[in-house]
Amino acid sequence: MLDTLLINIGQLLTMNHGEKPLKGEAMGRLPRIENGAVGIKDGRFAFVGSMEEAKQLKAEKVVDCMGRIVSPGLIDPHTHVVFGGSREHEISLKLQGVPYLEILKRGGGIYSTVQATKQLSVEELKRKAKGHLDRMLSYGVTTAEAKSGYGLDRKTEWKQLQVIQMLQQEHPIDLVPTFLGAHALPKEYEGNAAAFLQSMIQILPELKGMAEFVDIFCETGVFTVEEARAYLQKAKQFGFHVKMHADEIHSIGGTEAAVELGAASADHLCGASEKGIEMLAASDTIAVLLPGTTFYLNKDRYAKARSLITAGAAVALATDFNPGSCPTENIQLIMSLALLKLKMTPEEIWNAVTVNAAHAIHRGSSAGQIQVGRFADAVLWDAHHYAYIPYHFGVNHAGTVWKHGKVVYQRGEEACA
Ligand SMILES: O=C(O)CC1=NCN=C1
Ligand SMILES: [Zn+2]
Repeated sequence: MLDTLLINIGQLLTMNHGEKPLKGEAMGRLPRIENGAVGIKDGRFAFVGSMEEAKQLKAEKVVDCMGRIVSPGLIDPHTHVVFGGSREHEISLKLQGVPYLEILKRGGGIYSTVQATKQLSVEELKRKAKGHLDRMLSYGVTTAEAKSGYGLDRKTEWKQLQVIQMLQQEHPIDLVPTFLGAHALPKEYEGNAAAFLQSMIQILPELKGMAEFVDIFCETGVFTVEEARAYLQKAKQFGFHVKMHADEIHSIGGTEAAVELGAASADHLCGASEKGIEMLAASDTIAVLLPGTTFYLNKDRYAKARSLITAGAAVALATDFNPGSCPTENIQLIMSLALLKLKMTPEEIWNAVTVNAAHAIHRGSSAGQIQVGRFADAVLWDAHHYAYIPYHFGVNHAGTVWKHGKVVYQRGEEACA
Protein backbone atom coordinates (compact mmCIF):
# COMPACT_ATOMS: atom_id res chain seq x y z
CA MET A 1 0.00 0.00 0.00
CA LEU A 2 1.54 3.32 -1.08
CA ASP A 3 1.23 6.45 1.07
CA THR A 4 0.41 8.70 -1.90
CA LEU A 5 -0.35 8.04 -5.56
CA LEU A 6 -0.40 10.88 -8.08
CA ILE A 7 -2.51 9.92 -11.11
CA ASN A 8 -3.50 11.46 -14.46
CA ILE A 9 -0.26 13.42 -14.74
CA GLY A 10 -0.38 15.03 -18.19
CA GLN A 11 3.40 15.33 -18.47
CA LEU A 12 5.56 13.62 -15.84
CA LEU A 13 8.97 15.29 -16.13
CA THR A 14 11.16 12.52 -14.69
CA MET A 15 14.45 14.19 -15.79
CA ASN A 16 15.84 10.66 -15.86
CA HIS A 17 19.07 11.37 -17.68
CA GLY A 18 21.42 9.22 -15.63
CA GLU A 19 23.96 10.36 -13.04
CA LYS A 20 25.90 13.04 -14.89
CA PRO A 21 25.25 16.74 -15.60
CA LEU A 22 23.77 17.46 -19.01
CA LYS A 23 26.19 19.14 -21.40
CA GLY A 24 25.60 20.84 -24.73
CA GLU A 25 22.85 19.43 -26.90
CA ALA A 26 21.92 16.83 -24.25
CA MET A 27 20.34 19.77 -22.41
CA GLY A 28 17.75 19.92 -25.19
CA ARG A 29 16.22 16.56 -24.27
CA LEU A 30 13.43 16.36 -21.66
CA PRO A 31 12.69 12.76 -20.59
CA ARG A 32 9.02 12.58 -19.65
CA ILE A 33 6.06 10.25 -19.46
CA GLU A 34 2.75 11.38 -21.00
CA ASN A 35 -0.26 10.40 -18.86
CA GLY A 36 1.94 9.27 -16.01
CA ALA A 37 1.65 8.29 -12.36
CA VAL A 38 3.96 8.53 -9.34
CA GLY A 39 3.79 6.42 -6.17
CA ILE A 40 5.30 7.57 -2.86
CA LYS A 41 6.12 5.33 0.13
CA ASP A 42 8.04 6.28 3.30
CA GLY A 43 9.17 9.59 1.83
CA ARG A 44 10.64 8.15 -1.35
CA PHE A 45 9.46 7.51 -4.91
CA ALA A 46 8.25 3.90 -5.05
CA PHE A 47 6.65 3.92 -8.50
CA VAL A 48 7.27 6.04 -11.61
CA GLY A 49 5.46 5.11 -14.81
CA SER A 50 2.36 5.31 -16.98
CA MET A 51 -1.24 5.20 -15.85
CA GLU A 52 -1.50 1.86 -17.65
CA GLU A 53 1.30 0.42 -15.48
CA ALA A 54 -0.22 1.97 -12.32
CA LYS A 55 -3.66 0.40 -12.70
CA GLN A 56 -3.32 -2.09 -9.85
CA LEU A 57 -1.64 0.26 -7.39
CA LYS A 58 -3.35 1.17 -4.09
CA ALA A 59 -2.58 4.18 -1.89
CA GLU A 60 -3.77 5.83 1.34
CA LYS A 61 -4.15 9.10 -0.59
CA VAL A 62 -4.76 9.47 -4.33
CA VAL A 63 -4.17 12.87 -5.95
CA ASP A 64 -5.87 13.33 -9.33
CA CYS A 65 -3.54 15.69 -11.21
CA MET A 66 -6.16 16.27 -13.92
CA GLY A 67 -3.68 16.32 -16.78
CA ARG A 68 -1.30 18.83 -15.16
CA ILE A 69 2.49 18.53 -15.11
CA VAL A 70 4.60 17.09 -12.29
CA SER A 71 8.34 17.78 -12.02
CA PRO A 72 11.08 17.09 -9.51
CA GLY A 73 11.41 19.71 -6.77
CA LEU A 74 13.48 22.59 -8.18
CA ILE A 75 17.02 23.36 -7.07
CA ASP A 76 18.34 26.92 -6.57
CA PRO A 77 22.16 26.54 -6.59
CA HIS A 78 23.14 30.17 -5.85
CA THR A 79 21.49 32.21 -3.06
CA HIS A 80 22.57 34.72 -0.39
CA VAL A 81 19.47 33.94 1.64
CA VAL A 82 20.79 34.73 5.17
CA PHE A 83 21.14 38.47 5.72
CA GLY A 84 19.92 41.40 7.78
CA GLY A 85 18.10 44.46 6.54
CA SER A 86 17.33 45.37 2.93
CA ARG A 87 18.61 47.88 0.36
CA GLU A 88 15.57 49.70 -1.07
CA HIS A 89 17.18 52.91 0.21
CA GLU A 90 19.70 52.51 -2.64
CA ILE A 91 16.98 52.69 -5.32
CA SER A 92 17.44 56.45 -5.73
CA LEU A 93 21.15 55.88 -6.51
CA LYS A 94 20.20 53.18 -9.00
CA LEU A 95 17.73 55.53 -10.67
CA GLN A 96 20.48 58.15 -10.94
CA GLY A 97 22.52 55.50 -12.79
CA VAL A 98 25.08 54.96 -10.04
CA PRO A 99 26.60 51.54 -10.89
CA TYR A 100 26.49 48.64 -8.43
CA LEU A 101 30.28 48.65 -7.93
CA GLU A 102 30.26 52.44 -7.31
CA ILE A 103 27.62 52.05 -4.59
CA LEU A 104 29.84 49.38 -3.06
CA LYS A 105 32.90 51.67 -3.33
CA ARG A 106 30.99 54.41 -1.51
CA GLY A 107 30.44 52.02 1.40
CA GLY A 108 26.92 50.94 0.47
CA GLY A 109 25.86 47.68 -1.15
CA ILE A 110 27.33 44.63 0.53
CA TYR A 111 28.77 46.81 3.30
CA SER A 112 25.36 48.12 4.27
CA THR A 113 24.03 44.56 4.48
CA VAL A 114 27.06 43.59 6.56
CA GLN A 115 26.14 46.31 9.07
CA ALA A 116 22.53 45.16 9.19
CA THR A 117 23.55 41.50 9.56
CA LYS A 118 25.93 42.25 12.45
CA GLN A 119 23.04 43.83 14.37
CA LEU A 120 20.78 40.76 14.24
CA SER A 121 20.90 37.86 16.68
CA VAL A 122 21.05 34.27 15.45
CA GLU A 123 17.31 33.92 16.18
CA GLU A 124 16.43 37.14 14.31
CA LEU A 125 18.58 36.15 11.31
CA LYS A 126 17.02 32.69 11.31
CA ARG A 127 13.46 34.06 11.46
CA LYS A 128 14.14 36.41 8.56
CA ALA A 129 15.81 33.74 6.42
CA LYS A 130 12.95 31.34 7.15
CA GLY A 131 10.55 33.81 5.57
CA HIS A 132 12.65 33.90 2.40
CA LEU A 133 12.91 30.09 2.34
CA ASP A 134 9.13 29.77 2.79
CA ARG A 135 8.72 31.92 -0.33
CA MET A 136 11.29 29.88 -2.27
CA LEU A 137 9.39 26.73 -1.25
CA SER A 138 6.14 28.24 -2.54
CA TYR A 139 7.81 28.65 -5.94
CA GLY A 140 8.71 24.93 -6.02
CA VAL A 141 12.29 24.96 -4.66
CA THR A 142 13.08 21.95 -2.43
CA THR A 143 16.91 22.18 -2.38
CA ALA A 144 18.98 25.38 -2.30
CA GLU A 145 22.51 26.60 -1.73
CA ALA A 146 22.89 29.23 1.00
CA LYS A 147 25.94 31.47 1.25
CA SER A 148 27.39 33.43 4.13
CA GLY A 149 29.20 36.64 3.15
CA TYR A 150 27.57 39.44 5.14
CA GLY A 151 29.98 39.40 8.04
CA LEU A 152 33.48 39.69 6.54
CA ASP A 153 34.67 38.74 10.02
CA ARG A 154 34.92 35.44 11.85
CA LYS A 155 32.11 36.08 14.36
CA THR A 156 29.43 37.15 11.89
CA GLU A 157 30.38 34.69 9.15
CA TRP A 158 30.14 31.93 11.74
CA LYS A 159 26.75 33.31 12.87
CA GLN A 160 25.37 33.06 9.30
CA LEU A 161 26.68 29.51 8.84
CA GLN A 162 25.16 28.59 12.21
CA VAL A 163 21.79 29.94 11.04
CA ILE A 164 22.07 27.88 7.84
CA GLN A 165 22.86 24.78 9.90
CA MET A 166 19.83 25.41 12.15
CA LEU A 167 17.55 25.99 9.14
CA GLN A 168 18.80 22.76 7.56
CA GLN A 169 17.27 21.04 10.62
CA GLU A 170 14.13 23.15 10.87
CA HIS A 171 13.05 24.01 7.32
CA PRO A 172 11.79 21.61 4.61
CA ILE A 173 14.23 22.97 2.01
CA ASP A 174 17.53 21.05 2.00
CA LEU A 175 20.29 23.65 2.31
CA VAL A 176 23.86 23.39 1.00
CA PRO A 177 26.15 25.82 2.90
CA THR A 178 28.82 27.96 1.19
CA PHE A 179 31.35 30.15 3.00
CA LEU A 180 31.59 33.51 1.19
CA GLY A 181 33.71 35.39 3.72
CA ALA A 182 35.62 36.76 0.72
CA HIS A 183 32.58 38.72 -0.44
CA ALA A 184 34.13 42.20 -0.19
CA LEU A 185 37.21 43.85 1.37
CA PRO A 186 36.36 45.39 4.76
CA LYS A 187 37.30 49.07 5.00
CA GLU A 188 39.75 48.31 7.82
CA TYR A 189 41.76 46.21 5.34
CA GLU A 190 41.74 48.90 2.63
CA GLY A 191 44.72 48.31 0.31
CA ASN A 192 45.62 45.05 2.01
CA ALA A 193 43.47 42.33 0.42
CA ALA A 194 46.16 39.72 1.08
CA ALA A 195 45.95 40.26 4.84
CA PHE A 196 42.15 40.09 4.79
CA LEU A 197 42.08 36.92 2.72
CA GLN A 198 44.67 35.43 5.06
CA SER A 199 42.33 36.21 7.99
CA MET A 200 39.54 34.31 6.18
CA ILE A 201 41.86 31.40 5.38
CA GLN A 202 42.78 31.15 9.06
CA ILE A 203 39.18 30.40 10.04
CA LEU A 204 38.69 27.73 7.37
CA PRO A 205 39.73 24.78 9.60
CA GLU A 206 36.93 25.55 12.08
CA LEU A 207 34.38 25.78 9.24
CA LYS A 208 34.71 22.11 8.27
CA GLY A 209 31.23 20.66 8.82
CA MET A 210 29.72 24.15 8.66
CA ALA A 211 30.36 24.81 4.95
CA GLU A 212 30.80 22.50 1.95
CA PHE A 213 31.90 25.13 -0.54
CA VAL A 214 34.12 28.19 -0.41
CA ASP A 215 33.28 31.03 -2.81
CA ILE A 216 34.83 34.43 -3.60
CA PHE A 217 33.59 37.57 -5.38
CA CYS A 218 36.21 37.85 -8.14
CA GLU A 219 35.47 41.26 -9.66
CA THR A 220 37.04 44.60 -10.51
CA GLY A 221 37.38 46.61 -7.32
CA VAL A 222 36.76 43.55 -5.14
CA PHE A 223 39.19 40.62 -5.46
CA THR A 224 41.51 40.05 -8.43
CA VAL A 225 41.79 36.78 -10.33
CA GLU A 226 45.21 36.15 -8.77
CA GLU A 227 43.84 36.78 -5.25
CA ALA A 228 40.87 34.53 -5.99
CA ARG A 229 43.03 31.75 -7.40
CA ALA A 230 45.40 31.73 -4.40
CA TYR A 231 42.50 31.91 -1.93
CA LEU A 232 40.52 29.06 -3.48
CA GLN A 233 43.69 26.97 -3.81
CA LYS A 234 44.08 27.28 -0.04
CA ALA A 235 40.42 26.40 0.48
CA LYS A 236 40.90 23.24 -1.57
CA GLN A 237 43.93 22.33 0.55
CA PHE A 238 41.64 22.47 3.58
CA GLY A 239 39.29 20.03 1.85
CA PHE A 240 36.55 22.40 0.66
CA HIS A 241 34.96 22.35 -2.77
CA VAL A 242 35.11 25.73 -4.47
CA LYS A 243 32.88 28.06 -6.47
CA MET A 244 33.46 31.51 -7.87
CA HIS A 245 31.45 34.65 -8.65
CA ALA A 246 33.21 34.98 -12.01
CA ASP A 247 33.07 37.68 -14.70
CA GLU A 248 29.79 39.00 -13.28
CA ILE A 249 30.23 42.61 -14.39
CA HIS A 250 33.70 42.90 -15.95
CA SER A 251 35.61 40.33 -18.03
CA ILE A 252 38.69 39.73 -15.95
CA GLY A 253 39.34 36.01 -16.54
CA GLY A 254 37.53 34.62 -13.50
CA THR A 255 35.93 31.94 -15.65
CA GLU A 256 39.26 30.52 -16.77
CA ALA A 257 40.59 30.52 -13.21
CA ALA A 258 37.48 28.75 -11.90
CA VAL A 259 37.88 25.98 -14.47
CA GLU A 260 41.62 25.66 -13.79
CA LEU A 261 40.81 25.29 -10.09
CA GLY A 262 38.34 22.49 -10.83
CA ALA A 263 35.56 24.57 -9.30
CA ALA A 264 32.19 22.86 -8.88
CA SER A 265 30.70 25.91 -10.59
CA ALA A 266 31.56 29.24 -12.12
CA ASP A 267 28.72 31.64 -11.51
CA HIS A 268 27.40 34.70 -13.42
CA LEU A 269 29.75 34.57 -16.51
CA CYS A 270 28.24 37.63 -18.25
CA GLY A 271 31.77 38.58 -19.27
CA ALA A 272 33.11 35.08 -19.89
CA SER A 273 35.60 35.08 -22.78
CA GLU A 274 35.46 32.70 -25.76
CA LYS A 275 38.41 30.90 -24.20
CA GLY A 276 36.60 30.67 -20.87
CA ILE A 277 33.54 29.21 -22.60
CA GLU A 278 35.64 26.59 -24.37
CA MET A 279 37.38 25.69 -21.11
CA LEU A 280 34.04 25.31 -19.35
CA ALA A 281 32.77 23.07 -22.15
CA ALA A 282 35.82 20.81 -21.78
CA SER A 283 35.52 20.67 -17.97
CA ASP A 284 33.26 19.37 -15.20
CA THR A 285 32.65 22.89 -13.91
CA ILE A 286 28.97 23.83 -14.15
CA ALA A 287 28.14 27.25 -15.64
CA VAL A 288 25.58 28.76 -13.26
CA LEU A 289 23.76 31.63 -14.96
CA LEU A 290 21.89 34.33 -13.05
CA PRO A 291 19.81 36.37 -15.52
CA GLY A 292 17.82 37.95 -12.69
CA THR A 293 20.96 39.82 -11.60
CA THR A 294 21.70 41.11 -15.09
CA PHE A 295 18.07 42.25 -15.33
CA TYR A 296 18.07 43.95 -11.93
CA LEU A 297 21.44 45.65 -12.50
CA ASN A 298 19.99 47.00 -15.74
CA LYS A 299 22.88 45.54 -17.71
CA ASP A 300 22.64 44.72 -21.42
CA ARG A 301 25.23 41.97 -21.39
CA TYR A 302 23.58 38.68 -20.43
CA ALA A 303 25.63 35.51 -20.11
CA LYS A 304 26.10 33.80 -23.48
CA ALA A 305 23.95 30.76 -22.76
CA ARG A 306 23.64 29.79 -26.42
CA SER A 307 27.42 29.90 -26.93
CA LEU A 308 27.94 27.90 -23.72
CA ILE A 309 25.45 25.19 -24.73
CA THR A 310 26.69 25.07 -28.34
CA ALA A 311 30.25 24.68 -27.05
CA GLY A 312 29.10 21.75 -24.92
CA ALA A 313 29.05 23.23 -21.41
CA ALA A 314 26.68 22.18 -18.62
CA VAL A 315 24.43 25.16 -17.79
CA ALA A 316 22.40 25.64 -14.61
CA LEU A 317 20.15 28.54 -13.53
CA ALA A 318 19.76 30.20 -10.12
CA THR A 319 18.08 33.23 -8.58
CA ASP A 320 21.18 34.79 -6.93
CA PHE A 321 18.62 35.90 -4.33
CA ASN A 322 20.27 38.71 -2.32
CA PRO A 323 19.25 42.17 -1.04
CA GLY A 324 21.33 44.15 -3.53
CA SER A 325 21.76 42.79 -7.02
CA CYS A 326 18.80 40.39 -7.23
CA PRO A 327 16.12 40.79 -4.56
CA THR A 328 13.77 38.03 -5.69
CA GLU A 329 13.23 34.43 -4.55
CA ASN A 330 11.26 33.69 -7.71
CA ILE A 331 13.02 30.88 -9.62
CA GLN A 332 10.10 30.80 -12.07
CA LEU A 333 10.85 34.40 -13.07
CA ILE A 334 14.45 33.30 -13.65
CA MET A 335 13.10 30.57 -15.96
CA SER A 336 11.25 33.26 -17.94
CA LEU A 337 14.35 35.48 -18.13
CA ALA A 338 16.35 32.46 -19.31
CA LEU A 339 13.82 32.06 -22.14
CA LEU A 340 13.59 35.71 -23.10
CA LYS A 341 17.10 36.99 -22.43
CA LEU A 342 19.35 33.92 -22.55
CA LYS A 343 17.38 32.40 -25.46
CA MET A 344 17.35 29.01 -23.74
CA THR A 345 14.66 26.54 -24.86
CA PRO A 346 12.02 25.30 -22.37
CA GLU A 347 13.71 21.87 -22.35
CA GLU A 348 17.13 23.40 -21.54
CA ILE A 349 15.56 25.60 -18.86
CA TRP A 350 13.91 22.66 -17.10
CA ASN A 351 17.20 20.73 -17.09
CA ALA A 352 18.98 23.85 -15.79
CA VAL A 353 16.74 24.19 -12.69
CA THR A 354 16.77 20.47 -11.86
CA VAL A 355 19.55 18.07 -12.92
CA ASN A 356 22.33 20.61 -13.66
CA ALA A 357 21.39 22.84 -10.73
CA ALA A 358 21.68 19.80 -8.43
CA HIS A 359 25.12 18.94 -9.82
CA ALA A 360 26.31 22.53 -9.31
CA ILE A 361 26.00 21.95 -5.53
CA HIS A 362 27.01 18.24 -5.58
CA ARG A 363 23.45 16.97 -5.06
CA GLY A 364 23.12 15.39 -8.52
CA SER A 365 22.70 11.86 -7.11
CA SER A 366 19.95 12.82 -4.66
CA ALA A 367 17.98 15.75 -6.13
CA GLY A 368 16.64 16.92 -9.48
CA GLN A 369 15.12 13.68 -10.80
CA ILE A 370 11.94 11.65 -10.20
CA GLN A 371 13.38 8.16 -9.89
CA VAL A 372 12.37 5.13 -7.81
CA GLY A 373 14.37 5.14 -4.57
CA ARG A 374 15.10 8.86 -4.46
CA PHE A 375 13.52 11.17 -1.89
CA ALA A 376 10.07 12.23 -3.08
CA ASP A 377 10.64 15.93 -3.77
CA ALA A 378 8.12 16.93 -6.40
CA VAL A 379 5.94 19.79 -7.65
CA LEU A 380 2.45 19.60 -9.13
CA TRP A 381 2.08 22.64 -11.41
CA ASP A 382 -1.03 24.56 -12.46
CA ALA A 383 -0.10 23.99 -16.09
CA HIS A 384 -0.60 21.30 -18.71
CA HIS A 385 2.62 21.82 -20.68
CA TYR A 386 6.16 22.34 -19.37
CA ALA A 387 6.74 25.32 -21.70
CA TYR A 388 3.89 27.17 -19.95
CA ILE A 389 5.95 27.94 -16.84
CA PRO A 390 8.69 30.05 -18.52
CA TYR A 391 6.14 31.40 -21.04
CA HIS A 392 3.61 32.84 -18.52
CA PHE A 393 5.95 35.06 -16.51
CA GLY A 394 5.79 36.89 -13.20
CA VAL A 395 3.29 34.65 -11.44
CA ASN A 396 3.57 31.51 -9.32
CA HIS A 397 2.48 28.32 -11.10
CA ALA A 398 3.34 25.89 -8.29
CA GLY A 399 0.18 24.20 -7.00
CA THR A 400 1.46 21.59 -4.52
CA VAL A 401 5.01 20.90 -3.32
CA TRP A 402 6.11 17.63 -1.72
CA LYS A 403 9.35 17.29 0.27
CA HIS A 404 10.39 13.75 1.19
CA GLY A 405 6.82 12.68 0.34
CA LYS A 406 5.13 15.21 2.64
CA VAL A 407 3.02 18.11 1.33
CA VAL A 408 5.00 21.21 2.39
CA TYR A 409 3.18 23.80 0.28
CA GLN A 410 -0.34 23.96 -1.10
CA ARG A 411 -1.63 27.06 -2.84
CA GLY A 412 -5.18 27.81 -1.62
CA GLU A 413 -7.57 24.90 -2.11
CA GLU A 414 -6.01 21.64 -3.28
CA ALA A 415 -4.66 22.31 -6.78
CA CYS A 416 -6.21 19.01 -7.84
CA ALA A 417 -8.94 16.72 -6.51
O1 LIG B 1 25.23 42.67 -3.48
C1 LIG B 1 25.02 41.68 -2.78
O2 LIG B 1 24.57 41.72 -1.61
C2 LIG B 1 25.27 40.27 -3.35
C3 LIG B 1 26.29 40.21 -4.44
N1 LIG B 1 27.47 39.72 -4.32
C4 LIG B 1 28.19 39.75 -5.54
N2 LIG B 1 27.27 40.34 -6.42
C5 LIG B 1 26.12 40.62 -5.77
ZN1 LIG C 1 25.84 35.87 -5.80
